Amino acid sequence: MSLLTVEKASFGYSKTRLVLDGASLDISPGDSIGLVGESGSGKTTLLRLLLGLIRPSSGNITFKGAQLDPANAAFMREYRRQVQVVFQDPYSSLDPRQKVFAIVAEPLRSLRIAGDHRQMVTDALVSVGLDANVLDRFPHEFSGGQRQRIAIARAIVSGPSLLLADEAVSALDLSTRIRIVELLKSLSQTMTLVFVSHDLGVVAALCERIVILEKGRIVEAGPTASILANPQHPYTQRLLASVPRMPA
Ligand SMILES: Nc1ncnc2c1ncn2[C@@H]1O[C@H](COP(=O)(O)OP(=O)(O)OP(=O)(O)O)[C@@H](O)[C@H]1O
Repeated sequence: MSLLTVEKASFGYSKTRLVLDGASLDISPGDSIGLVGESGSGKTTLLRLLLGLIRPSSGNITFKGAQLDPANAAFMREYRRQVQVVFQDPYSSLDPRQKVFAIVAEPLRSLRIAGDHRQMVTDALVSVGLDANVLDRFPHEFSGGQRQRIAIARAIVSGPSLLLADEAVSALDLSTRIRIVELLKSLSQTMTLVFVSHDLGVVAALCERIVILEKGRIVEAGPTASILANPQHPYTQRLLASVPRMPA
């Protein structure tokens, strides 16, 4: 069964312009999907629909066969446990006044998840490559890459089945970016990943499937290898041509 299905979803911030126009997407357990498009193509808006932060003006979103219903508090609590997100900026996404333990434990508290929170937070930190002894430190004591690891630990502490990442490596320098991509790749072995990016190169390294968004429409989707080898849509061909080649 599909994990998350988007059927012909449309959305506009105003009545006169659709930002998403009939987008359909089928996410199966174990998928790693890269959602690619230029700035303004609607990637973040699609992600906000997936998070239940906005509702489609037409179309349908279902999670494990049940309709995504932001008004249903019990459904949304379980949904938030199962579907977590990592944002772009590791500097603004962590509360500077909170220590690492409080930051990473936040979903456990707000979703009222039972268990030994200290142990669960420690496990999450270790699985993103951080030492358990960072619990009592503040975000400003960490580098950008380490902060993004803390944000990823917070996203996985509730044991989600789906991890959404919105430009999660774009704000990092190149070598840190490579290490965080490697971390996300290893996490994608055990959870489903939707990775939103304008960077086709990063997506190619990380995702098995690519979905290309242009002006709110999905113009091409398929396995990464075949899209890269044989892009069908002119927009995909242009995106591919604009990926910088690594020097020999
Ligand atoms: N809150 C908002 N109110 C009005 N228009 C918005 C809002 N958020 C986004 N838009 C518009 O919707 C369109 C799609 O934006 P969106 O952020 O989804 O694109 P994106 O592909 O994620 O872009 P980027 O890569 O720059 O983040 C853009 O034209 C944007 O200006």
